[in-house]
Amino acid sequence: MTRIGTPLSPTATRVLLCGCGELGKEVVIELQRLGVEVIAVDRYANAPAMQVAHRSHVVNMLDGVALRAVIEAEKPHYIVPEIEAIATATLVELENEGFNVVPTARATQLTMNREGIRRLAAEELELPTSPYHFADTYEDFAKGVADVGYPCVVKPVMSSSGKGQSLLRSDADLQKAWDYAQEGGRAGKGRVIVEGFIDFDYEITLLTVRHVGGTTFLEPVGHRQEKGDYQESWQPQAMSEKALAESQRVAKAVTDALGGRGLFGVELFVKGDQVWFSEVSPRPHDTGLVTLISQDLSQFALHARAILGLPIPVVRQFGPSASAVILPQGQSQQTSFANLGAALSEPDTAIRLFGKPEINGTRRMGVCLARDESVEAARAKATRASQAVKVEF
Ligand SMILES: Nc1ncnc2c1ncn2[C@@H]1O[C@H](COP(=O)(O)OP(=O)(O)OP(=O)(O)O)[C@@H](O)[C@H]1O
Ligand SMILES: NCC(=O)N[C@@H]1O[C@H](COP(=O)([O-])[O-])[C@@H](O)[C@H]1O
Ligand SMILES: [Mg+2]
Repeated sequence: MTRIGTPLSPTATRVLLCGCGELGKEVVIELQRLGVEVIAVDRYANAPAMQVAHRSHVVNMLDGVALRAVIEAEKPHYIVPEIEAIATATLVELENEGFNVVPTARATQLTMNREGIRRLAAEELELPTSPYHFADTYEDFAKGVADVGYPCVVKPVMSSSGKGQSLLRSDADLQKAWDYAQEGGRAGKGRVIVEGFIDFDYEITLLTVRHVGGTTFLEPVGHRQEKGDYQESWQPQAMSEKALAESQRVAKAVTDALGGRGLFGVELFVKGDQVWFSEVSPRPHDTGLVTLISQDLSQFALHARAILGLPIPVVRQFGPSASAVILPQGQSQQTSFANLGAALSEPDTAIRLFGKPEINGTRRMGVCLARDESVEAARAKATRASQAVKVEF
């Protein structure tokens, strides 16, 4: 459909977003710019994307009955998942009934669960991955660790942003890692994956857009993670020609297998010319926040274009860029961000404050962005900006 109607009228082009965090907020802003009517759904009120949508609903998105009810009532032209933890079986049913799920219901189902995407990539597509073992019980988990060997990483099969994830170095870490994986998942207790630790030189997100005119790869985004959660990202990551070609091959294979239209974040580990597939988001990626300052069309604008069937003839790079998260720890329902003048005092900097209504522990509340002559300078500038922000609870 390349026609867009008038929002809030019978001709409206309606998009329903499942998940309303910082990534969804930027997608909604891009859809709003194109005159799309946006309905935002998440598990709590006043979520970031709800604050910029036409209207919103608070629904437990893991409850298929509740999710179906809101989708049937809103009759969106496109259903756009923004997080993994959704009743994806319901999305499959809805797609079969004629709804359009972005990029496809199967893609959301396979990537919601680490087992689905890992088996697709490693066993069907035969792409290089870390060695792995899935386990449901402590005994089987311990056996999996013995098979994979130390160091290894354990993660709940349903989790993101490092929740429930640990690095194990010896038998002494087994019990604690198992307990944390059982508590830390986004969708409760259950199965875990044990992965052999890949001693990579660097890791990237290869943002890949499937659109009406084909597949476009963006410049590789390098990033640094702590406890499985992203701290800073930069673009472009310098890579050997071979490693870049292999990354694009892997990304093409995975995104073609998932199908549909939209932007994907393909996570890869790189050592020399060697590349391992880690996982993929069939949606914008947190490390891709850097594209808000590095490109004329950000990953969010590209997602909107791809979804709506609009062309993407070129993506213009503005030069070395970086993002650094604002990741405070505290407890508040009225967080403030001070010293912003200092944070934005240098040229070519920007900030996003997500407007999350609550913090209870550690939560990503914003991000600082910077451009400079080199990636190193951009990273240092983004980090200076983020450290200048004073968070008050
Ligand atoms: N097998 C591994 N070997 C080496 N490092 C790993 C491995 N698995 C995970 N990591 C590290 O932990 C980070 C987070 O892992 P992963 O992406 O699987 O978690 P996640 O919870 O899905 O996070 P997100 O939702 O942010 O993508 C990776 O980016 C990488 O830095
Ligand atoms: N790595 C995945 C990721 O970054 N997802 C982003 O974080 C939000 C949840 O944040 P919250 O945990 O603060 O509610 C999600 O809605 C999405 O925007
Ligand atoms: Mg990841």
